[in-house]
Amino acid sequence: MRLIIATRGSKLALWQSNHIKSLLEDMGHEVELQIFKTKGDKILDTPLALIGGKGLFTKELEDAMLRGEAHLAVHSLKDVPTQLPQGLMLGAITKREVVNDAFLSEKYESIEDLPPNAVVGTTSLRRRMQLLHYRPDLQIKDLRGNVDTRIKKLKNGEFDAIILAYAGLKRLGFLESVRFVKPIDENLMIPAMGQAALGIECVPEVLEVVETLNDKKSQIETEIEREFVDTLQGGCQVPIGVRAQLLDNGDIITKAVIGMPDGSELLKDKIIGNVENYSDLGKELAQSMIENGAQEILKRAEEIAFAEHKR
Ligand SMILES: NCc1[nH]cc(CCC(=O)O)c1CC(=O)O
Repeated sequence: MRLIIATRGSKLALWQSNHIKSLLEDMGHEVELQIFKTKGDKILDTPLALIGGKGLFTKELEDAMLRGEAHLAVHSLKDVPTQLPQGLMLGAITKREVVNDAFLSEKYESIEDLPPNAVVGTTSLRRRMQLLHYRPDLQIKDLRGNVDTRIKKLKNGEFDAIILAYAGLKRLGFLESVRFVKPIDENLMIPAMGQAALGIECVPEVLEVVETLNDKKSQIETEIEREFVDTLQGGCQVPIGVRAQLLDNGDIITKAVIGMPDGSELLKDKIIGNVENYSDLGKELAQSMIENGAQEILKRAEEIAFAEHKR
């Protein structure tokens, strides 16, 4: 089959699209990339949480597929909103290895080694919240841009440390280029829904081809994570962390966190289920947290983020 992949132009997006391109070529297909700019690529000076709207990194690619200009798009699953436009589907979720966030520094070995008032770069409310909860003495400074830009800023000495997804660093071969790179314990920093997985969105005509790239374990875990976030009505730009882990014995442990971006309040919960019957785990965990005030906390978190930005 002749297939067109709609892709963003960032290094990470191109790596991911080329990775899927070569897997499809190995299966005998002819594959071409088409580059599109998304809103998230154009607005570089505003924290994503404040640009608003879902699908900042996906909409233009989806529009291209709906216009018939492309058959599929390879996304970082965590950037894909929980609800897809009509006519498109997630045909495959790829295997994830290290799901954790990573600590990166040229000077310090770990979060524990950071001195008081050390400057840490991240714009993610989820990362800021969990880091400040653990180390209220740290200073968090905004850091946006592509993965390569963010590493350049760390190397320029603007930050004592930064936080990025381990998976993205590994794909781009950056694990060796920074002096200290360390996965952060998931109990300290719960990742974002879908982190480390690629989500391949496609038109129905190519579903049969795309499906062959699906990893069942990754699909089950991320379905739970996405249902959790969907039930709470949050995108990837809100202070929500969730991680489902399917163990070899079939048990599934799902842990989640929501809270205030300044780390002053954190609500954590978990649910244990089994792969034989996992379809409602995400919803059940969300409902349990809603009973404990989750939505009220998320609403306050959003108000504070906007007020801070206006100042
Ligand atoms: N929001 C940007 C984004 N989307 C996916 C990844 C990393 C790779 C992944 O989680 O699959 C990143 C960068 C980061 O958070 O460090």
